Amino acid sequence: MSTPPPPSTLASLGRLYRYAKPAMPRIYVAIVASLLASLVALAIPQVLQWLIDGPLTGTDVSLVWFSVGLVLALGVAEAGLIALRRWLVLTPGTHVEAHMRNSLYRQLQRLPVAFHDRWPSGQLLSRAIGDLNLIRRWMAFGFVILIVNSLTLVIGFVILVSLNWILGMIFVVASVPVLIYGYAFEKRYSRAARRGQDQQGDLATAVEESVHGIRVLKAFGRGSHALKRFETQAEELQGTELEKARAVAGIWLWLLLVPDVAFAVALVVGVWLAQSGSSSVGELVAFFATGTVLLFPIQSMGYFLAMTIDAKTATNRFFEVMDEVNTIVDPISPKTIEKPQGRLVFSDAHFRYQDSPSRFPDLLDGIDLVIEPGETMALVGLTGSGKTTLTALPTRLYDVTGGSVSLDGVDVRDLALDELRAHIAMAFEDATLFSATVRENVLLGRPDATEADLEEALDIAQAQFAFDLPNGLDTRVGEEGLSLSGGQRQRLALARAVAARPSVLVLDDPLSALDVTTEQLVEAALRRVLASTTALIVAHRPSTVSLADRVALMQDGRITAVGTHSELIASNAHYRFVISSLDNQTQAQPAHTENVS
Ligand SMILES: Nc1ncnc2c1ncn2[C@@H]1O[C@H](COP(=O)(O)OP(=O)(O)OP(=O)(O)O)[C@@H](O)[C@H]1O
Repeated sequence: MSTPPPPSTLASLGRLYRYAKPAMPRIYVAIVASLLASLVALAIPQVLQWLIDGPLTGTDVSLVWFSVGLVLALGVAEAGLIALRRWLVLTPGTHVEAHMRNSLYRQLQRLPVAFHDRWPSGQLLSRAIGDLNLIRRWMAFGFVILIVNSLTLVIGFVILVSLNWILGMIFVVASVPVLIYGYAFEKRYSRAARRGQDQQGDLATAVEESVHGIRVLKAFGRGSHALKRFETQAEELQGTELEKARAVAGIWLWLLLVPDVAFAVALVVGVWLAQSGSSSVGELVAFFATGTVLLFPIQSMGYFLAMTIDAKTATNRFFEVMDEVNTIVDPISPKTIEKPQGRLVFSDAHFRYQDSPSRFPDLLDGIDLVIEPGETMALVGLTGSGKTTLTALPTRLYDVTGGSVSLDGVDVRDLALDELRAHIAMAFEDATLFSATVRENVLLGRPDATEADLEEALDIAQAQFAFDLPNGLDTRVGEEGLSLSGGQRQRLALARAVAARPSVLVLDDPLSALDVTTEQLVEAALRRVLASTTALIVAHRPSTVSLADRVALMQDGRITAVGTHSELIASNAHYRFVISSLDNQTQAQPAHTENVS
């Protein structure tokens, strides 16, 4: 499949209008103010011409004073209009930036896990921070000046030609090579700008990864290796930035050189015209004074073009995320479960990851499994057999690619996502806590729960340690707060799932960091308090398996056996093999477990 050509600069930046709309009135007024300032600046040479060819040749001094006063008034008006433009553009860019950033964040929350599997976090971070910053600066400054400069140049060129068409044409002809160079510059700079912004994203990913993995890097003494890799990436970015700077320097050179050459040629021709009597001195002064007014718009064009291309690239990168189609959405006419029982059924469920090569069979290749209300089902299989993937299907973190998963007889795709995720709660092995208090973390799925519900959930998860933290349940934990042990984090994550009061609890090995005694306490409490809750638990330890009502064995993408632990031990050789390998793992990992505190 051929990739479509990248959108033009105008088409890309035009897409910002949706976000910039509320700010546009201020920006339009800023453009008008700025344009008036340019017109005022262009009017000053006209006054000078009138002064030189008129009052200065006569005897009426009052007219000379009048024109001096007029030039002064025009200068003050120009300064006032520029100040007005600056004031007008001060805030709209920040509003647009905030609006876009909120929309991006909302979109990131909406997009399915499959999207986040593909996108490195640094690329998203650089879009949310760096790219939006570029867009804000362009909206507030680059956009206004680019338009005003372009209009000033057109008006200025018309004035130059009308003042003296021969001299004017020298400038018009001189602008042709600049336009050609400008076209080539746009192509060259666009490529480098895109590469640079992508490299910034890669660099952000590298920083994020190494900060997250700082313990591993230190423990293995790989800090210097990570630094070398980082330096290589940083050098690549530096190379791209230098390429951009060289491109800007190239166009800048042309924009400085060509007007100067045009000035020199026009000066020679102008003097000749004045000598031959076909041009007045006032006309020549007005011509060159107008040319001088146009110097800033010409020479700054390279800078504003570069800024515009940076903003275009940033806009494209922003919309790459915003244009992602969310495949996991609410159905058009959602069904509802009136009386949740918690009967979870997988019917010939298939699943394969998007990037899975087509020569491989589906990872989940026809899962048939029924978990009855109130039942605790353990899921067992060799590592990499797809247990975690299976647990992601009921809550639609991923959608089945064939077959179905249903809850109380309703296909999970027919339920509104909010309702579905209120019925089914999850806890993962990798317990994520947010930078918030213990209370906020535990009540994430049910903010309106009572204090008694909260305490009960902490009790079930054997997370009583939370009461002894410096500020009790109001202690901030997570990245910006108190560091907790792996086992403590897992127990808070489990409490979070329990506090949600779901009808189905899906636990992806959330007790792996606990010692067997604590695990037994947790499971006993779960059984006692949540007797009516269906549970699907990925088991990596024989102790977890023995506590389940029944066990499902995963093999080659299917459930090949379901029964009690003792039934399967007696009848299934693969099950015995898996359990013995779990046994070996458990014995090899006691140091990772944590005792109840
Ligand atoms: N996001 C993903 N994208 C692509 N492939 C994935 C993704 N997550 C897992 N896989 C692959 O799917 C297979 C099953 O992974 P999964 O985590 O479901 O296995 P598991 O049985 O839970 O393993 P373990 O017991 O080691 O936790 C693995 O081969 C893994 O590489």
